[in-house]
Amino acid sequence: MAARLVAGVDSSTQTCKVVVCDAATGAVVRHGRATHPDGTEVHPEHWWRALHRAIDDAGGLEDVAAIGIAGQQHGMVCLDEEGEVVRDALLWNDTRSAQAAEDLVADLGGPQAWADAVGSVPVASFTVTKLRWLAEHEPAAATRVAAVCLPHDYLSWRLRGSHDIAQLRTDRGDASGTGYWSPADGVYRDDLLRLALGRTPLLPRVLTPQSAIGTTSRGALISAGTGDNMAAALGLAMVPGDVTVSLGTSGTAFASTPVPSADPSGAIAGFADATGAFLPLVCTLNAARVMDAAAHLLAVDHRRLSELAMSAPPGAGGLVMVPYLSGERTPNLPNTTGALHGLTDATMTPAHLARAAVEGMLCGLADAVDALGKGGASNERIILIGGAARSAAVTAIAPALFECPVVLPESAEYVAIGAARQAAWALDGGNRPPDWETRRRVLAPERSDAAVRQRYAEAQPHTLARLSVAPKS
Ligand SMILES: Nc1ncnc2c1ncn2[C@@H]1O[C@H](COP(=O)(O)OP(=O)(O)O)[C@@H](O)[C@H]1O
Ligand SMILES: O=C(CO)[C@@H](O)[C@H](O)COP(=O)(O)O
Repeated sequence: MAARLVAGVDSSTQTCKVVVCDAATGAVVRHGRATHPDGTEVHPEHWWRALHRAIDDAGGLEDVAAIGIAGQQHGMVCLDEEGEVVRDALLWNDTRSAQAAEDLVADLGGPQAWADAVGSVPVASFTVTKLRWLAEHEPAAATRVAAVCLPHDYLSWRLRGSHDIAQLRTDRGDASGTGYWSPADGVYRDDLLRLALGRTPLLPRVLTPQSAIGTTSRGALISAGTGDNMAAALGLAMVPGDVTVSLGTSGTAFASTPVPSADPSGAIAGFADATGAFLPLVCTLNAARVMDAAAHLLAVDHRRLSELAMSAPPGAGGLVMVPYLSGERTPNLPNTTGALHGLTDATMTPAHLARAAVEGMLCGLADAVDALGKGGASNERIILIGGAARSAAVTAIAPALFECPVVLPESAEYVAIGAARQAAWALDGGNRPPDWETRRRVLAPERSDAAVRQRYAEAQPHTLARLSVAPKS
């Protein structure tokens, strides 16, 4: 008998990826991908078209029994009464709502009040701050908003063939990134929406992890879907003691915990996961694209960038890159810029610069892992995934910087695999997701790069603001 197949989608910032897996074992039988447009505001129609191109690239879905969609978190998708998109979606990495975030935090009575309410202190990434920005800067558009949903909610809804906004559905994981849904209590906080938008639009109904939202026109079950980080956690079958570090467009460090977190410092976002548990997460805006920018600057490909980085000594002879190319989210410095410190006759070379780029990116993530640890998440090992984890230099340097064993799962799209595993779970209807095996390689630290992190810590506070927010004369 032919294996039963399920599909998983990762509609992430730069790319849409589709995997088709054996529902029983999780083995990937085929896959496809399509790119998204650049920029921090995107019309959701682009994601819908990319989804179809990626499905075609993966050989279609005719033989698939169920599909799950995971998507970049937080993106504000506004729909009118007819289900039409009101304006381009503002993405998680769009920082224009930084002031709105500060105002919202003050309006509710400070960071502790937000941590108590929704487990997170909102920064510009959170949907709630984007709604406040919309109400203040585009009041005509804000008035047209009848429903607000997230990228994965929108794609699942369209895949089901819906036009009715009352049919929008989401899951706990993605809902927890809005800033108006409480992971601890499992309810929307209408009061916070009113604080942002002045009223409560229609919101997707939040489904339990193994639910289905309906079927495609060809009868494949559509599972609840989730945010991309929650799907990665599901794809990797994380256990207590695991911290995953994902080096995609965003850099994220997250753990799986049985209890919700509520960090008033704002470093840890207290998300829910896609299994009914919780996913404390620290996110940076600067990960794989730092590698892209360094390669571009040096006019080399990723392979050569990696060779260059490996040819320079640990610490790059004192050259430090603070990699805030997109501003930064953790620490919360939306208007900052990056910096290079420690230039000398000896360090101003392509090799030193390549090494400083890899180390700077990883130091930001090592700080993120430390922040998770302060919040109570023990890290016995780091699981490294995402596009930049394909770099040999990144995987070679990571164990010494994280000072702990680094697990490299075999190269695969774990967000899409997690979404496929969720689809298999919805198909089964059991209490637990199906057991899928992942092959892994473990790299033990052979030295400690504590001195590299120390020098990064000295350099990190010394950055300039963006010119567009130049000081008033
Ligand atoms: N060998 C490599 N070394 C460093 N970066 C890489 C490598 N291969 C891909 N990347 C980068 O990884 C990023 C894509 O990673 P991915 O995890 O798919 O991101 P996202 O899910 O945010 O779209 C791109 O910026 C890409 O250029
Ligand atoms: O904002 C967050 C997490 O809070 C990001 O992790 C986004 O979910 C985008 O993910 P990638 O496209 O980088 O995978």
